[in-house]
Order: sequence, then C-alpha cells, then structure tokens
Amino acid sequence: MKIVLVGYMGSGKSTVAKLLANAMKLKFLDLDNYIEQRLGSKIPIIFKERGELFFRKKEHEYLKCILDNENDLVLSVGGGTPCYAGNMDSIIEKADAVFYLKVSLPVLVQRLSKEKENRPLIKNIPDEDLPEFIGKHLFERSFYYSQATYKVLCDKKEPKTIVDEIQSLFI
Ligand SMILES: Nc1ncnc2c1ncn2[C@@H]1O[C@H](COP(=O)(O)OP(=O)(O)O)[C@@H](O)[C@H]1O
Ligand SMILES: O=C(O)C1=C[C@@H](OP(=O)(O)O)[C@@H](O)[C@H](O)C1
Ligand SMILES: [Mg+2]
Repeated sequence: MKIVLVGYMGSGKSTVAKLLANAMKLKFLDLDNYIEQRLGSKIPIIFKERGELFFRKKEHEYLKCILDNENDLVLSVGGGTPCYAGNMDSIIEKADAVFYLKVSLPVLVQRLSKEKENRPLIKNIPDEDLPEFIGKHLFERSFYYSQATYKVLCDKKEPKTIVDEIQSLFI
C-alpha cells in the first residue's frame, strides 16, 4: 500500500500524512524531511546555497527512490513536487491512491503568512503581496494537483477529521 498526499504549501500534507500513517499502521515519510536527512541540510539552506534547480533535481531523484523502494507507507511530498520533471506521472503510476488536500486561498494565505520562514519560495514576499502570489501560483499548480485520484476539501476541518475521511475510503 502506497498513499501519497499532494497539495499547495500549507495545505496540511505533512501534518495529515503523519496522522494517517499512524491511524493506518503504515510508515510515514515526508519527502522534504527525507531530502534534508539525505543532504544533511535544511530546505531553506539548500535553496540558499545550491539553488532551486539543485533542490528540484534531488526532489525528483529521492521521490523516485521512495516510490521504487518503499512499501506500506503514507508519503507527503512538497507543494512543488507534482509540478516538476514528470513527478506527478510517476506518483500516479506507482501509488495506490493519491489525495489532493484542497485548501482555499484565504485559508492558505492565513496559514502561510505565519509560516513563511521555512518556505524559501514565499519567505521574501511581503504579507500584502501574498494573496496575489499564492493565488496565481495555486492556479498554475492546480493543473497537477487535480490529477490526483481523490480531492479532499480541507477548509474548516481538523487534521483528525481529514484523516478519518481518507481512512474511511479504505474500509
Ligand atoms: N486541517 C488543518 N487545520 C488547521 N491547521 C492545519 C491543518 N492542517 C495543517 N495545519 C497547520 O498548517 C500549517 C502547515 O501544515 P503542514 O502540514 O506543514 O502543511 P504542508 O506540509 O502541506 O506544507 C501547520 O502549522 C499545521 O499545523
Ligand atoms: O511548494 C514548493 O515548491 C515547496 C514546498 C515545500 O514543502 P511544503 O509544501 O510541505 O511546504 C518545500 O518542498 C519547498 O519549500 C518547496
Ligand atoms: Mg510539508
């Protein structure tokens, strides 16, 4: 069993994947954590010192490694992962179920304005410009996210409720 969660930054992928894995007695892997462990460096440092292109190459390489070698897991990927290097095609081909955690623009803006520091793509965007940036970015990326097998509407739902909703599909 391989379950993959996709969605925009701040949609709750890492949070929900961990809880879902626990609830389903599966292994939890977060692609960003995996990259950080393999490279011995945090995401913002990798972006700063090696650049986004290097990050995307490693993201692609380690995604493939996980999808090819790991089983019985819930994997949360980064918000950009499905949008580069044919990654969404690989996810769809190799996962048993792919969930798009869909969160509305106002909720994403609210969450991300408080958590910009560890997210290099939005770190330097002034708060007043965040809604426009995220709105456009989300629109571009939705093409990829919407290829997921299931879409879960996540506004106004606690992580536990989202986990229950996803888990109920497997019972
Ligand atoms: N369903 C939810 N309701 C409210 N806050 C949430 C929910 N899911 C996640 N969060 C919060 O939103 C922030 C981003 O969550 P995170 O799991 O890091 O998202 P992602 O991995 O998609 O970027 C965290 O502060 C997390 O606690
Ligand atoms: O959207 C993106 O391109 C990114 C999202 C981040 O993961 P989260 O979606 O977990 O924040 C992380 O992979 C990196 O900062 C790039
Ligand atoms: Mg995450």
